[in-house]
Amino acid sequence: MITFDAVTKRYADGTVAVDNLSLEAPTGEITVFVGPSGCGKTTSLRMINRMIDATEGRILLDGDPVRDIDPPKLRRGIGYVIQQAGLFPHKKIVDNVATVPLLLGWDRGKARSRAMELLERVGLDPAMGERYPFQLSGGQQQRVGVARALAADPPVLLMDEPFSAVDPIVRTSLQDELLRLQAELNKTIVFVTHDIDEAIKLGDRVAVLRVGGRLAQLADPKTLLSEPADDFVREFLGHDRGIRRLQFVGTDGLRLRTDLTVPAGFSGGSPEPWVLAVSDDGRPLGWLRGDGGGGEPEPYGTFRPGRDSMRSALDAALLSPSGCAVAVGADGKVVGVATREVLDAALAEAADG
Ligand SMILES: Nc1ncnc2c1ncn2[C@@H]1O[C@H](COP(=O)(O)OP(=O)(O)OP(=O)(O)O)[C@@H](O)[C@H]1O
Repeated sequence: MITFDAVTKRYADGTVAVDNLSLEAPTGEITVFVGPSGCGKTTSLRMINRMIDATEGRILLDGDPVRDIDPPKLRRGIGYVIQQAGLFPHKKIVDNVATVPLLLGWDRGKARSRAMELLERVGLDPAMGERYPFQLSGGQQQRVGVARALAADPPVLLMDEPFSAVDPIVRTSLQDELLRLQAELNKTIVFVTHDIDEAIKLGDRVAVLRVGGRLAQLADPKTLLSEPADDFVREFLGHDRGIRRLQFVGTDGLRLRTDLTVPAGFSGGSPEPWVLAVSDDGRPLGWLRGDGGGGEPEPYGTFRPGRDSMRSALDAALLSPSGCAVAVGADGKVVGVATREVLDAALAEAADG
């Protein structure tokens, strides 16, 4: 666990970058520092591994003040990932990843095989180990940055805007990869971002900082979205806070109708305004008018009940003219339909809760 105990950082010119910050980043969890530019996120992060020393207060690592730990020793137990990866340009990828193990005195063979294993773990072809950083895309370089930080298996990872410099699609896959890795590795991660969506996706706990380095709120993402502490947090969360909150509302309790499906050749005769055409093997084909009018099946959206959130279910409903969301199983086959009425009732309940 990392503890900030009344930590203040005042730079030489008098700038107060962090002001009386107290919080805990629990072991095995991802704690995200988020806030507008200049609110002291990077300063806070760098005080953990003593790249910057606090002016007042204490930072404790599992109860020990970091101030009492020799910086090189401290940093051996702390992986550090920065924006644009910060790889050594003249070193091959494998040697970049093996940097810390080699510093720790591992023999070269062991350090290299650990590096290869890690490249695979972060989703890269180990053959890339023989390339130089400039021969990799930005997203691949970021993966190498994560592999390098994990090389000596440190219990703590500090990540400073690690995915900010890549395009949104690569960024999403890097975030997914981090969550997958974290499920296996259970590191204590402190992650800095200015992107509230990234904070909500990745954080077990999210610390929202305001300029001047003051903690505005520390909460799990769901609480943050439903109970922002003040106007600053509310504004920072943005206008679609209500919609985003739905990603924490489950769909397992949704009542599904199973009487709205029809075979592919359906030609009318249902009292329902819309029915769902389903293939012989149970897959959705599209919505048809119940009276048989209209022609080709209309678009549909699907969700997996129990696994996907209400946000996905609502998205699925909005994609189709029927206003209903098609529930499918892991095999893609239709298990039922969540009608607009059912979704409305669930939304009303979510709004109350
Ligand atoms: N070496 C320094 N000397 C003086 N002031 C500094 C120094 N480093 C940072 N600051 C100031 O401290 C404040 C916090 O900076 P910091 O980099 O921690 O913020 P940040 O939240 O990480 O910002 P960003 O999202 O823009 O990277 C800012 O006002 C910054 O200008």
